[in-house]
Amino acid sequence: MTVGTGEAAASGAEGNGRAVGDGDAVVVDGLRKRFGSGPDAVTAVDGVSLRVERGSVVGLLGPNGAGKTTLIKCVLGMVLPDEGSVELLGTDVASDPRAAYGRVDAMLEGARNDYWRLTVRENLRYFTTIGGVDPDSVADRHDRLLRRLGLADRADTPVRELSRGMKQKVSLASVLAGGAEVVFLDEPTLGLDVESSRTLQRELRRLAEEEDLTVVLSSHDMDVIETVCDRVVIVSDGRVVADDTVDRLLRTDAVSAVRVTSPDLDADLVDAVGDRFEVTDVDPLDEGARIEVAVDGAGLYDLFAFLRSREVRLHGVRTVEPDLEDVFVSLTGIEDGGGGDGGSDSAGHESDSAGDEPDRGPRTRRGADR
Ligand SMILES: Nc1ncnc2c1ncn2[C@@H]1O[C@H](COP(=O)(O)OP(=O)(O)OP(=O)(O)O)[C@@H](O)[C@H]1O
Repeated sequence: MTVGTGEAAASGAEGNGRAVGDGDAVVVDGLRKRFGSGPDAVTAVDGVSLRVERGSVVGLLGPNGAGKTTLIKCVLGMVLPDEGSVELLGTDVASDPRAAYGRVDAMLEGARNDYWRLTVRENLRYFTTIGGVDPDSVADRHDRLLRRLGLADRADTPVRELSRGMKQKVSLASVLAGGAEVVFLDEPTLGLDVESSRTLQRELRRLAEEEDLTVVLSSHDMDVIETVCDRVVIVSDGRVVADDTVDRLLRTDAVSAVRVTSPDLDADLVDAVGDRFEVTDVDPLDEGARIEVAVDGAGLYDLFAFLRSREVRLHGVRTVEPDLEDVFVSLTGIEDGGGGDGGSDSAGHESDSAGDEPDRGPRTRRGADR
């Protein structure tokens, strides 16, 4: 098992408006990374500071190109930042990378974590060993992981014979196998079916709550983020535009909506409503329509006064609570959760099958690549 106490991180400092104690597993301060130079230069990470408490699950959310991957790679030392500092479990990565990364592991998007010729269990043992831990000493942990991730009956199957979703689960199990205290997971549920995704989310929550695992995960899947994360950091154009608990983010999104169903809502009336209020959705029915109108508290009275003045009969009225997607859109101005086409899903994983060399996180890295 990976062990270590880790010194208190930057005690006494303030970050993102909350008090900082010695419970921070990740402290990023003023991180900046620019690619290229001159007019074509891209500032991928533009002065990011954030803190991740030990034992918490933090989601990194942002549209395509927002800088999430570059940020994670800077934190992991795979990309050299131009400015800023990173502490992992109280150790500055620049001054003592070996100690800082010793208790950290990662699964990056598209990275091959596994030796496909080895069995599932052999992979877990292998990655535990290269993490400096005797695999026999954590055999129970491996059994538990295999059971909880639904891999127990495939434990002795070579990874190459597994389905894509199963391989993804093996990759995750490999990351979690050695007992790292902090893990970075880039799109961990991509390519998983609903049941496997839920299993994984449950396991991540359990590991955080019962074993104090710190998880930083990036995902375009708002449901995953909303379900599994304690905090959400939203990144846009290389900057942090929100950093708060899921609950508070949902509460602070000022705009909520009301959904009104009426047989009297014909096209003219819907236009008339739209002239005065922000109609966000129109669903024509056989008779009338169902419309969604973005209103705050006071606007609600105005809306109903208007509908009453037009003698609109109300067959249904429902308030629509904002979800994380709404918060995301209002902060970044980008629809569709920023997922785009989901470009690099774990199909990339599959196409790597020709080789058998894994591409791993900090533990197997041979230094920064840029
Ligand atoms: N090696 C590189 N050279 C030049 N530009 C890069 C490099 N890596 C990333 N960028 C640019 O930096 C910006 C941030 O990219 P990054 O991959 O970090 O975003 P992301 O939020 O992870 O996006 P996605 O959600 O699509 O994975 C983009 O404009 C990207 O084109």
